[in-house]
Amino acid sequence: MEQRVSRRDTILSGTKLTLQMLPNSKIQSVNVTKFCLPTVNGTTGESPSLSVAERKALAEEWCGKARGRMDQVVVHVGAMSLRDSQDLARHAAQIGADGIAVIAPFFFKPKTADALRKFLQEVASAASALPFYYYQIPAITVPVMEVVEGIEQLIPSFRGVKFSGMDLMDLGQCVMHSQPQWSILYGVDEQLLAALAMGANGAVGSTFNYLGSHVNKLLSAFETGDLIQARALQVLPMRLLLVASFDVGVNKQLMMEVSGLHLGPPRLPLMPCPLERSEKILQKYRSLFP
Ligand SMILES: CC(=O)N[C@@H]([C@@H](O)[C@H](O)[C@H](O)CO)[C@@H](O)CC(=O)C(=O)O
Repeated sequence: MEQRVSRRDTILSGTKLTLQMLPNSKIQSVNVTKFCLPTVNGTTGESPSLSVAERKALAEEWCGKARGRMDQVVVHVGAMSLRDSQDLARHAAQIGADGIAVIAPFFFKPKTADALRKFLQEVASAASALPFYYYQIPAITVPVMEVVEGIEQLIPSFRGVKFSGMDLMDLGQCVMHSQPQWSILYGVDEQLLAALAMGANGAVGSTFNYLGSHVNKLLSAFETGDLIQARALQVLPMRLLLVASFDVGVNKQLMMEVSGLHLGPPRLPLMPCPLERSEKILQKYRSLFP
């Protein structure tokens, strides 16, 4: 079954859209509360941008609004504190989320894969009935292979990885070790096509907040083996990102452009995109995606 989520649905709560293709279906789901997490040195993770109470309220809103309209809502429950993560995981289960995703704490970083696996296990056990996704950003955590090898023995609900590295060899190794019931979701939007060729079966990314429909076309072109079309579709986000790069202020500008809704500025310490820059980016966006 193929389910489309309208742009408006994606934008309403200002969260991130996750595109996920499972083996027999194309699924769009929403990765709740992730978009609210700020960018740290170019990577995104958990921070006090939203309080735990706000994250819960947002997750509730998404789970309620998505019912009957989207196939899945996966709630991101990563936090600096294990207790907060467990609390968010329990809450996600209570409100009927379809899965949880977790990024490793990145201030007191786990020093070894073993420590990280123990952390993930503790979070997963707070919502053991929910599919569990590990959110990997290589810049802030340990090598993905060391984390996922044999992980289903520790976390029976483990169902995949969101992999945000540019290294396709690492991705390939992750795919090699993945189980049939796992999803390997790629997170560098500008080279998604390469990741699909390496065996990724879905994606999570910031640009899907405003390029969701476009990227669905790319996924379809890849699925039907039309590489020429897929390449042509991949080039457009690449062109946009040459001027836009990742920035929550910029993302908000583009989401406002697509939705017509006023989404407000990002929270400190993040800053809004300066006017001149946002004008330039919007112009580029309009010319690439008329
Ligand atoms: C480092 C980073 O921000 N990566 C993004 C990408 O979507 C990225 O913004 C995009 O590929 C543009 O570079 C996502 O993988 C991660 C992300 O947006 C998130 O976790 O919120």
